[in-house]
Amino acid sequence: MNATDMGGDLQQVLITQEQIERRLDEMAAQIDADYEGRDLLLVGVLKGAVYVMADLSRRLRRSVPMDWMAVSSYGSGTKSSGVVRILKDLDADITGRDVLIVEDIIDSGLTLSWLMGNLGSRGANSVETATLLRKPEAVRVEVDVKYVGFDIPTEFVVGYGLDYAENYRNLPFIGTLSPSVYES
Ligand SMILES: O=P(O)(O)OC[C@H]1O[C@H](OP(=O)(O)OP(=O)(O)O)[C@H](O)[C@@H]1O
Ligand code: HPA
Ligand SMILES: [Mg+2]
Repeated sequence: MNATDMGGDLQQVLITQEQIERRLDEMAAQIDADYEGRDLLLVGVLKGAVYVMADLSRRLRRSVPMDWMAVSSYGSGTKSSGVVRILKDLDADITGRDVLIVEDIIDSGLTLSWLMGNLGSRGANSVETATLLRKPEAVRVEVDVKYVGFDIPTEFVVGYGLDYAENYRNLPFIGTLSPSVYES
């Protein structure tokens, strides 16, 4: 799908597919170097991180197990409720393992700070995070993000896993929506 197929829904393409792919190459190379010889487990946060997980993990030069959690704080709106609910927990025991949380976006930082606390309390050897996107608001919450693809402005974005009311996840780029989409 491209921007033209979106009719009037899309306001602007912020990050192109090519830019995303180049950045994921760099992030994967860094992760390969940092986790060499370690018991790495990738933990994807459903549903938004599906595309980042697929494209980042395939760039790693090692076989790596992955597990998934589903948490939700946004529902169908554009603001975090601040209340994080576990919808699906991990299958794996993470005791003693080096966990890398894979996220699509750190926005208010509330989801990630809750997740890092939750996974940290389960006896992992380390818990770090790789995210494709981060907004400036995230720095307000005390949370350390090791791998960041792009810092973006404070605007609601969609695509590459990110949704508005469950739509637009399958756009291969990151974009903003026309105000008319929110108003309708
Ligand atoms: O930093 P925060 O303000 O907490 O926002 C970031 C979180 O919000 C989104 O998930 P959402 O709850 O929308 O679930 P989804 O991935 O299923 O869309 C996103 O995928 C992150 O997990
Ligand atoms: O900007 C965003 N877009 C879509 N989902 C989100 N979840 C947190 N921030 C966002
Ligand atoms: Mg969402």
